[in-house]
Amino acid sequence: MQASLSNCPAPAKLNLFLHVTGRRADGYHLLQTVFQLLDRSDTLDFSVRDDGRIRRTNDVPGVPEETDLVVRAARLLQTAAGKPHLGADITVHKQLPMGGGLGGGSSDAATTLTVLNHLWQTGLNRTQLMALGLQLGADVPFFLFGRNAFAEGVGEDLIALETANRWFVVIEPGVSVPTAIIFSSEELTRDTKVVRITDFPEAHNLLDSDFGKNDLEVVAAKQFPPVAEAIKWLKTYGNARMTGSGACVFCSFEHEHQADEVLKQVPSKWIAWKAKAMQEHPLAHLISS
Ligand SMILES: C[C@](O)(CO)[C@H](O)COP(=O)(O)OP(=O)(O)OC[C@H]1O[C@@H](n2ccc(N)nc2=O)[C@H](O)[C@@H]1O
Ligand SMILES: Nc1ncnc2c1ncn2[C@@H]1O[C@H](COP(=O)(O)OP(=O)(O)OP(=O)(O)O)[C@@H](O)[C@H]1O
Repeated sequence: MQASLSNCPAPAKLNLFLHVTGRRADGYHLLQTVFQLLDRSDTLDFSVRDDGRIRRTNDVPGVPEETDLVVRAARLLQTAAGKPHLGADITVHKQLPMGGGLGGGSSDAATTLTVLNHLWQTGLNRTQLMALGLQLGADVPFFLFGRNAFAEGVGEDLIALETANRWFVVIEPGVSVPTAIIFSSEELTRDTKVVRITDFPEAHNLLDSDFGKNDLEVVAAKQFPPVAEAIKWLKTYGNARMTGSGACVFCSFEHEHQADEVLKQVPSKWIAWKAKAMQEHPLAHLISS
């Protein structure tokens, strides 16, 4: 058995649009969204243990070990796969901001399920891992799906989409937005008209069109003024939007040098970076269909 795997990527996602179309009886919201993978990632190291213990070996500020989605993902897999004697030491190198709408924690969890499923030789397939992932968070199934996608339900009904190979400028406005606070706002509209995949421009043209919006944006921008400020600033360069429940905002460009030009202008109070669209999750090959 292979005992360890290092530098495993957990990429960020963007929501190119995000419509809230209803609410389920359990309070979770029905969404329609297009998920886009980015080539900017957290990275994780895994080392198999034979005593059944699951440990995070480093400190992650603001995330106690027992609540880390990485540790919870490993425990869930250990139980679901019936491998109580197998454990892991996991190191999490965070690069993605927390509460950023980039799905960092969800992506870390998906990478953990993928890599430990491989190292422990549990033999669960993609569908089984996605069902486990959904227990950890609404964004986790997408990262296990492995391709850019149109998503419905709470994010678990996925249809693969080929998106444009764009460059993105992403601004971190310096606040952490708790997802639950935005979804529970009285001001959130929950009745955006349901669309069919054939109703919106072909995915590679989506970013050049006015189609879609992020219904969570107006709520997050009102409650977190730095989000509103970053959107306003980035809108001078193109069709800027917020991703997920915020806080990060993004704008797309056809050429890398255009992204570089915008980055040079970003006020120093914000962290900003560029990333390229990815079509496939870098670990997709580790999971069998
Ligand atoms: C905003 C998105 O990032 C868009 O991709 C996701 O919908 C959020 O996914 P996530 O961070 O994995 O969220 P979860 O950890 O599952 O949910 C956090 C909280 O947000 C609310 N929530 C989340 C997803 C959803 N479809 N409806 C909700 O109402 C619930 O109160 C939930 O307790
Ligand atoms: N490994 C992890 N990395 C980041 N956050 C984690 C992790 N494990 C648990 N969390 C908790 O989850 C919260 C949300 O983190 P995350 O970075 O996933 O937010 P997000 O990017 O807004 O996600 P989303 O787009 O899915 O709403 C954090 O504030 C933290 O308390």
